Amino acid sequence: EVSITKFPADERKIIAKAHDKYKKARAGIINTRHGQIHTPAFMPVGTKGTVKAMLPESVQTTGADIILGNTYHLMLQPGAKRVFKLGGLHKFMNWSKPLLTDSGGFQVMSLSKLRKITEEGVIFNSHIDGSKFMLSPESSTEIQYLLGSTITMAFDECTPYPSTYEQAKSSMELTSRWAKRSRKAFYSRDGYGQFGIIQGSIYNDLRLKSALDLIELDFEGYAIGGLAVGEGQELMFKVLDYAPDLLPINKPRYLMGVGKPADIIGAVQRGIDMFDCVIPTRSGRNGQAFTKYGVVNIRNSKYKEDNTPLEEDCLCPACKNYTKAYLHYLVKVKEILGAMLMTWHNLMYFQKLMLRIREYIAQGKDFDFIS
Ligand SMILES: CNc1nc2c(CCNC[C@]34C[C@H]5C[C@H](C[C@H](C5)C3)C4)c3nc(N)[nH]c(=O)c3cc2[nH]1
Ligand SMILES: [Zn+2]
Repeated sequence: EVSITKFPADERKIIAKAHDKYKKARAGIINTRHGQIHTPAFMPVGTKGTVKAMLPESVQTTGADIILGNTYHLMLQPGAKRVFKLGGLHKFMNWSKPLLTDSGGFQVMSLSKLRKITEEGVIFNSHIDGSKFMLSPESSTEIQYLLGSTITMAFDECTPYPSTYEQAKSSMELTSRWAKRSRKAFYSRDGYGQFGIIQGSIYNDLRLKSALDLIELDFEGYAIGGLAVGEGQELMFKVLDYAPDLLPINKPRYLMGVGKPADIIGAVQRGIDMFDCVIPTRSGRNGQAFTKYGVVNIRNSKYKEDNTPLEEDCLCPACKNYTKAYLHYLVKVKEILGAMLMTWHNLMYFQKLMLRIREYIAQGKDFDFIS
């Protein structure tokens, strides 16, 4: 029985020192029923059964091995049972590769106004028509099964930041009880997996307890939750200096909701394998393009007569066939093609970043400067 105590100060120093920049980075392959995932992997986000402004075949050309589906939206509309009857989310959205669905709790907290958290689960009113719903470890796991997710996330509570030690402790303990119920409700099949999500905010002994509770449930992979919730990069890295090491080294580690290129690089250096973030798609639609020269705000008037591509060596349609002047115009006049081309470029940029990170790790090279 491991007695949980706070890491003594000198041990914290040891953990900090032991975190040697590149030792923890790892490149690998996750084999699933719907194909392989090369890690470190970036997972584009598909909110309502589509990666916004992209055809699934276009998402595939960017190099993405896996995308995110969304339990919360799909359970409200068109409903998980209907998607199941129609052949599941893979068929519904014509995406045959791996799909990961979040468990919905994070979204309920950020989207629906009226909600109540009980031991049973979260009771909330649909933000669409106000009708009453309950998300629980059992219902979330069943919904993800009906959607046909390749990777199902345990139903957790994302502890807000900042939280006191007591708040973080009780929230983490609720997540541990919900993880147990999620694991019990999971219908395990070959090539499908369920990931536990550890919480504990910025408190290392709570992170350790959360990890121990979830390791007992023998999930196929583990996510680090409760980060990228406003704590800032420095505090996030401080948690990542030790949290990944609390998880089984031979299982995938997924940092939820992260992030910008620099966040991804720092997290890979600390042992993270999987990422999801709305930034490349959402900011693309808002006119921000990620390039090797930095972020280009294409709406800026300085691009209105710029006859050069976003990046001369990028193979995406936006860079191969169009100029910044044209993208500037399309985004200004809110033409749908503007959102499409900017999104396509950003997804390509993020996948190229992951490809280069994987190559550098495989060659044992440092990859600090990429971003
Ligand atoms: C941004 N920072 C952040 N995100 C987080 C998420 C959601 C991950 N993205 C999935 C998601 C969330 C929304 C937006 C899209 C589609 C769908 C609904 C699924 C991505 C999280 N999800 C869960 N279950 N638990 C967390 O602690 C957590 C922490 C996060 N910190
Ligand atoms: Zn491009």
